Amino acid sequence: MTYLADRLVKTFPGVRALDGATLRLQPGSVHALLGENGAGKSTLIKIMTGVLRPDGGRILVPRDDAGAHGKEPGPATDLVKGPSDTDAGLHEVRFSGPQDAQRAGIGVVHQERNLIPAFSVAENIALQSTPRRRGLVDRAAMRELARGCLDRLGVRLDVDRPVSALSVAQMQLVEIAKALATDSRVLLLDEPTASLTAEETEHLFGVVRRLRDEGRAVVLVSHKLEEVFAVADTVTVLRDGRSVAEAHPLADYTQEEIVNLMVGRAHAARRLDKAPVAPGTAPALRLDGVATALGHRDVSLSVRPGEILGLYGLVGAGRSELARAVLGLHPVTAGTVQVHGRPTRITSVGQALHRHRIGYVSENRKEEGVFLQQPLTRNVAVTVWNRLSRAGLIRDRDERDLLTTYQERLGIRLSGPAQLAGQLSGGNQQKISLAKWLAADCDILIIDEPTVGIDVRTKAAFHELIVHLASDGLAILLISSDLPEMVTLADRVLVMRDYRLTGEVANDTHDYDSTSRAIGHLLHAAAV
Ligand SMILES: Nc1ncnc2c1ncn2[C@@H]1O[C@H](COP(=O)(O)OP(=O)(O)OP(=O)(O)O)[C@@H](O)[C@H]1O
Repeated sequence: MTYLADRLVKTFPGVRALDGATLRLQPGSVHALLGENGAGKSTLIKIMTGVLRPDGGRILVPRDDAGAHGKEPGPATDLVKGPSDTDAGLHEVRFSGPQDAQRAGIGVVHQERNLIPAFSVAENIALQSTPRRRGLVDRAAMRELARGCLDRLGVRLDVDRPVSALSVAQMQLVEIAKALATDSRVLLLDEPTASLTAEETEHLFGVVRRLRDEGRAVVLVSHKLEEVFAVADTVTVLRDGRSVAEAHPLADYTQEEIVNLMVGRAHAARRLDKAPVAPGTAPALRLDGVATALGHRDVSLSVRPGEILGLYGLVGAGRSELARAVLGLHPVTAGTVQVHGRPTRITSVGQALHRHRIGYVSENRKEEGVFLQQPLTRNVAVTVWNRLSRAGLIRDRDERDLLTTYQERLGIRLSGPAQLAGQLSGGNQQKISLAKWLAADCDILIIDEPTVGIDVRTKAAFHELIVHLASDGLAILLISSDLPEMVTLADRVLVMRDYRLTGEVANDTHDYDSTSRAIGHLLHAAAV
């Protein structure tokens, strides 16, 4: 019961996103779809789920599944012949929209949730398959259907709760249950663990294994290779829109070999050397006994020029909210914030940058970080307009030079400087947002979850950049849920739980085992 995306081609203006990519899925397996930012993963998924139509290539589904849906593409003689013997019994389909793909048994869980927040869990799960009686919604049957789907996943959840009251991890499980309600044989999970904690990730993978054992094909798109190796059976690697490994057993590869396949050449991780902060250096940013309307209590910390201070905690611990309170986006109700020794009350991100030289790379880049309808040049230059403008005018060439600098440093995949930011792949949009702040003339940089959705090679380049910036004298407050990232970069790590700091871990040796153990201890100790 193979599903096959066969030699797909898709071109956007100036970019060949897919150039003959093939994805072959077998039932009862977890399949990793890997590749650098811009390699074509999302485009492939969009074609398989009927959102985009390919310019070339074919989608083949098992004959049973093909009968009820999708448009038959041509005379019967075209249909059955597959590229190999094992594809006999497959049927080519052309999806004219997502519903066709759904009817062909292909379901997807996107990074951007597709749930209706005001609807209950049951209403969301049954959205595409609402049971009706005499034309009216049969609410009892709808609840039953939802409970059945959640049970099959081993998930306990009140089906009458509104989705808006759920955690991110629970919403994800509801989306998977929704895909089960339409009996998806193939389930595509696009970076499902990006905002999950380690425990939630483990639980999700338990669900994924269950789906596999039921005979479904689960596709996992992820940049977190440790996780991929923990759960996937087979792998397809895309590079520049082509498959360079095709439905291969993952066990045949090491992580390093997979990275080399993605990158196209040997990729060696470099050791990062950062200058230590001179003793006696005065803090650039200092908080004393800060409380906020959101619930922070007695938060004191300081970051010195040349230092990277890590702020670690589980999702929901209050780390991003603290950063936003410092920047005036939430009210500070007690305590003091000092910038270079002067008590300060910042009222906006703009004021933070222009008056206090504090840059803020938001976690929420889609909404806050990138102007999707603006060209890339404008996006990167937005923080430095004051510097670039001569008599109120900004020269295109200056903007272009700036973009070129960061395009090279971060390996941003773009078709030209005039391209709109909204046309980049997710990871490349992320890089644009980072570039904008790296270009800004800041003394203090607050960076929130910088590398979510960013591929391995860029992550390493980005880490190098952060270390350079700190070595050049920037004070950096780094918020990250990525523990290896924290251990690699931070000089010290503060642990936050329930809007309070629970302790500090020195990270002088950057030794993963000892630092992560100490951090885990603080997280746990605070829970008691
Ligand atoms: N609507 C669009 N218009 C123009 N170009 C596009 C569009 N969508 C994608 N592209 C381009 O196609 C290429 C592949 O993008 P795609 O989103 O499939 O990559 P990806 O592998 O999913 O990357 P990421 O890991 O960053 O999510 C990129 O170069 C991207 O800029």
